Amino acid sequence: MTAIHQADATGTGAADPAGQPLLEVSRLTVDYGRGRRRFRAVDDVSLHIGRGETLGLVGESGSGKSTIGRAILGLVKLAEGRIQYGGRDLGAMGRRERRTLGNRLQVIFQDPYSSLDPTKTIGYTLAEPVRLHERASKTEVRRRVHEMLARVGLPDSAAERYPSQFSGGQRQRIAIARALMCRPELVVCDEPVSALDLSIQAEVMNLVAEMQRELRLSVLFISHDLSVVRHVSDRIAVLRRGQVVEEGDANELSRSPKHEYTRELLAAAPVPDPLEQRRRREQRMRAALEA
Ligand SMILES: Nc1ncnc2c1ncn2[C@@H]1O[C@H](COP(=O)(O)OP(=O)(O)OP(=O)(O)O)[C@@H](O)[C@H]1O
Repeated sequence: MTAIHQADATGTGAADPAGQPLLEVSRLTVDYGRGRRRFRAVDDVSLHIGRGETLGLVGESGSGKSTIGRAILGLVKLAEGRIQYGGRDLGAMGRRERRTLGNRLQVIFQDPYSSLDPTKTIGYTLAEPVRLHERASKTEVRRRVHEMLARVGLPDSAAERYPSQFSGGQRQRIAIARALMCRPELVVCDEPVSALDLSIQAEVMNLVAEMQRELRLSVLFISHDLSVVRHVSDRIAVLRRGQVVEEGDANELSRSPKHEYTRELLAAAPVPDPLEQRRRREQRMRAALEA
């Protein structure tokens, strides 16, 4: 594996030299629907992420985790509150400034099957963000594609192949590689391992943690599974019905949770993902047929 360029993040702690977190979400409120059908998905949520810091956002399905991620990416309208990135209000940014921000802010989704274009080679998919956002020569783009493939543990030959030729875990490695191609500062990971087999989850988690450390990335790590989140996070915020019920240092919160809901999340046995459930079902059926 080769070394890769550092993101432009320059701070050395949770806040930049001016004492400001990289991302600051203040009193965020998001509604879906209108009038009597209005539904408050996120209710008065405040969070911050420092440079090089990972914030875990955990809560059960429907608690509003993805909506917060989408709000940070500028994909949903805020009913109230504001989101500041590097001290700049996202809502006040013009289109051009937002587009530039696009390089610095990346997302990795749950489903590596649908997040990669099946008609494009992996080389094309990885090169695309660099071609769109930077003026790099063909040779430079190719060099960076191969450097990144090596970094996520894939061979050079992967560049000529298509998504269907890879396993779920490999595809998530490719999605991570693509997100990192433009050397972002902040990566929103929205349930990045939930669609993967349990045995592969740890591998991908380790890769995310390694990238985070090496590139000094800031990460918002979204998951319904507290046992997953606690391993990669510096701090954790627990979300319930659109509100943060507890927030704090990851170790401390896992060791002595203050809120009853956090205790419930900790006590809940990790629910196997659907693929794993299907595999186990098939195994049981095969065993029954063979008996
Ligand atoms: N586009 C939408 N229109 C209407 N309601 C929505 C929309 N997107 C999400 N919701 C609702 O908002 C609430 C929060 O959804 P969100 O996806 O943010 O939760 P989540 O914690 O990420 O859950 P999951 O882990 O299941 O994705 C849910 O009740 C959901 O049904």
